[in-house]
Amino acid sequence: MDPVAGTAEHRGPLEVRARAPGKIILAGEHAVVHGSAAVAAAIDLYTNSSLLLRPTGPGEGGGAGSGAVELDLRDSGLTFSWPCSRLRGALGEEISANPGAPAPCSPDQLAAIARLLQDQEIPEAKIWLSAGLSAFLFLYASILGCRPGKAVVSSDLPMGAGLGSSAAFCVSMSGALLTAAGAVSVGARRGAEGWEVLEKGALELVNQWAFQGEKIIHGKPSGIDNSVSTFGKMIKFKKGELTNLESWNPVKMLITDTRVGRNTKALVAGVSERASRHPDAMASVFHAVNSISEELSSIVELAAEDEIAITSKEDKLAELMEMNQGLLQCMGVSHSSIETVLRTTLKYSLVSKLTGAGGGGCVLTLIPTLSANTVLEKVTTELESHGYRCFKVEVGGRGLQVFRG
Ligand SMILES: Nc1ncnc2c1ncn2[C@@H]1O[C@H](COP(=O)(O)OP(=O)(O)OP(=O)(O)O)[C@@H](O)[C@H]1O
Ligand SMILES: C[C@@](O)(CCO)CC(=O)[O-]
Ligand SMILES: [Mg+2]
Repeated sequence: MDPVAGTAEHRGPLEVRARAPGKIILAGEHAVVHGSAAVAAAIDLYTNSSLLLRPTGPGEGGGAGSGAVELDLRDSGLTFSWPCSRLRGALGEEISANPGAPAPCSPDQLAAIARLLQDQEIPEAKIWLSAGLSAFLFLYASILGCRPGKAVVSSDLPMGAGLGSSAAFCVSMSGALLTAAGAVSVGARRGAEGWEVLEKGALELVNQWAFQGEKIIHGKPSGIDNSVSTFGKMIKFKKGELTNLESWNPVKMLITDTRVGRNTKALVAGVSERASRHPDAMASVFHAVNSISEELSSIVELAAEDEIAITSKEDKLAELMEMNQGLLQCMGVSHSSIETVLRTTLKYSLVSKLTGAGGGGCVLTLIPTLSANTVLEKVTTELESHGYRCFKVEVGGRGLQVFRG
């Protein structure tokens, strides 16, 4: 593996932090994998990745052959460490650092990474972390090569619950690694608390690497989750093309986490299998979802200026969400816990749909602008009495930001 230009000779330790948001999908999940449009928005729950690189200059004792690559997953309470010599032995032939040229993880590289995971004791109950660990090792070796460093990850997002935890992990890690590698430069904007936004080309590079990481975790991602996590705001996404949506009125959503664990890779594969069993029927379903996403994205952009216009706009959004949920049921990705949330919110005349891959995980409920606070309180109390967890989020905020210490 080659040392990375731009960071090879830094004298003191280099610390970089990056944070990337989770997301909600308002319409179009699963169908987007099959070419339909979908609408997604960033939310104000973040995954933070920090990266500390030890000096590598002559006499600093941290050369590329010594030390270790460490990963501390704060939320899981697990730490992992790979001696650089071991990484070099396992991956040396397979991966060379080339931060400017995102490339997919090949089957041979994945097999080499799987051997490196066998060195680690991952508790059986947390075996699902292996996919995230594989993505980490691939991104680290591909961007920085085998040089010592320590990454620490913590997140506000429930993992594997439909809010894009895998994408936020890949985007924040790629952002931190590429910034540390000197492969991206920041734009002029420095926000509150020293967070900086990368310039557009840099964000595109991060997004492409994050997509490679998502492929390891998801199998066949559409790219919507990493794109909205990288660029933020509200977007329409179709066949890899992203369009920013200007949402004129705030969209208020309640999120309910059913706490039913599921795995996006398996759900996406399940929909594809159904599509190969019933190609015509499923093509019609995907086509209908495309129309829903297109209509929803144009409604979001309408400026509603009085109460009647706001109510009419929100009624249309609610109806489209309801129709989308019906089609997600057709795809086989709903779940009894999701149906319970739908029934519960309907008692309060509120409309909901699953968000993300479904099969459990999170449900979105549209909160009309003019609805009374007491309704929100009552529905939340009833949902929580089922053991679900509710939270309100800000929709359409910032994407990736970095902080250089
Ligand atoms: N903070 C994290 N640390 C380590 N691994 C993570 C982290 N966040 C996500 N992952 C990896 O991503 C996997 C969850 O991804 P998955 O795509 O199944 O769910 P999601 O991204 O939360 O939901 P969706 O894709 O429906 O939005 C975890 O099993 C883990 O491997
Ligand atoms: C289910 C899916 O459509 C969204 C997951 O958040 C998968 C994808 O688009 O990659
Ligand atoms: Mg995911």
